[in-house]
Amino acid sequence: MTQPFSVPRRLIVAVGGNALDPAEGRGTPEEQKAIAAATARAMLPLLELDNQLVVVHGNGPQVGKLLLANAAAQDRVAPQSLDILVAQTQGALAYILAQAFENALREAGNPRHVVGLVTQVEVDRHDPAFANPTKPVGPFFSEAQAKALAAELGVTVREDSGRGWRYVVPSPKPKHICDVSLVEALMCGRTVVIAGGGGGIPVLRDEAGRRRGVEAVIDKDLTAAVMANVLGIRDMMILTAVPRVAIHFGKPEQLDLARASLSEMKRYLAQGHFPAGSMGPKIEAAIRFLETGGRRVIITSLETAVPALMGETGTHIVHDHEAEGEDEAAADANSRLLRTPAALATA
Ligand SMILES: Nc1ncnc2c1ncn2[C@@H]1O[C@H](COP(=O)(O)OP(=O)(O)O)[C@@H](O)[C@H]1O
Ligand SMILES: NC(=O)OP(=O)(O)O
Repeated sequence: MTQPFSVPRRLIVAVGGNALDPAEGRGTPEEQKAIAAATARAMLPLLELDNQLVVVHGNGPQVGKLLLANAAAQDRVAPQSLDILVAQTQGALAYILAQAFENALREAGNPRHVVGLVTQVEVDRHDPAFANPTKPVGPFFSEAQAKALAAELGVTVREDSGRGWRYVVPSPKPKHICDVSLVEALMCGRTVVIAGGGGGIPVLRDEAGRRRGVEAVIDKDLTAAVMANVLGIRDMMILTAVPRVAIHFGKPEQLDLARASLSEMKRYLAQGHFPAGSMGPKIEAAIRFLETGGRRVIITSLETAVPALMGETGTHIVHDHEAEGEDEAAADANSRLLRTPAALATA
């Protein structure tokens, strides 16, 4: 049987770096602040819930621009390592988002503290990702532009989900979120916590237990999944640029998924429906989250976050036993039917 939708007491929301970067324009301070304000407006109903909320944001476009700026200015200013650039985006985006969230909450007459944490995330030094860069960052280029930049700057470039060419950097899996107990403490005090931004600053531990930064960008959806499991958060939302995950994405036979079981998603992933560097890590994060204690993952766009939480849209990924009781009408949801809470109540 389909369960009625309920607002979770604890929620983790992952927001894509692309959702924080203006599609048009160069990402001026004004543009970034305007998009953060729009993000805050879209998320306000979530922020206003009397719940415990953690927000993990991406940084792909922003950290890639910093890489480009570093390369362009290297004769005049010492280029910084990628771990430091990730830390810079973490601080900058947490500042912009926290301010936008606080302003939106205050305007709504519901002030609430918002804090951004500098979060280090441990990765495995032997992670094969170090030898195979897959994480797209920075602006989109034409193939010719990208290849010229690759030759000039010695970076790796790759086509990204039919949207253009981008830099790619290593993206090792998150193993351990440092100081996660601070997230717990702040969250319990009803502070909205922005943590693990940009997937966290990637660090290794040496034999003596000392941490040191490493050049990579961790996928923030995977970081959110690990963080949620450690914190006992059972509901995760992944907000990106599309209202639903699809199979045969971008092809005439594209089919948007309204509800899918864990097994179905694993099968679709194995069949290659979700590219590495875009939808792939989101589905991997959803699988990891559900297999290690999570209950439900909703993948949708920023604009549809609240209707998706109410079950009206989004792709809802649940355990097989939850999906099993669904009748054919529910399965039919995957062929365009939008299921409203009223429809669910009678399902
Ligand atoms: N199977 C799929 N279903 C939906 N979107 C997909 C799929 N495969 C690739 N995409 C693309 O992946 C994008 C999400 O990845 P990305 O932009 O990297 O995420 P983020 O919002 O975290 O920055 C979507 O906006 C869409 O363009
Ligand atoms: N770090 C990260 O996953 O960023 P995006 O969400 O921008 O890809």
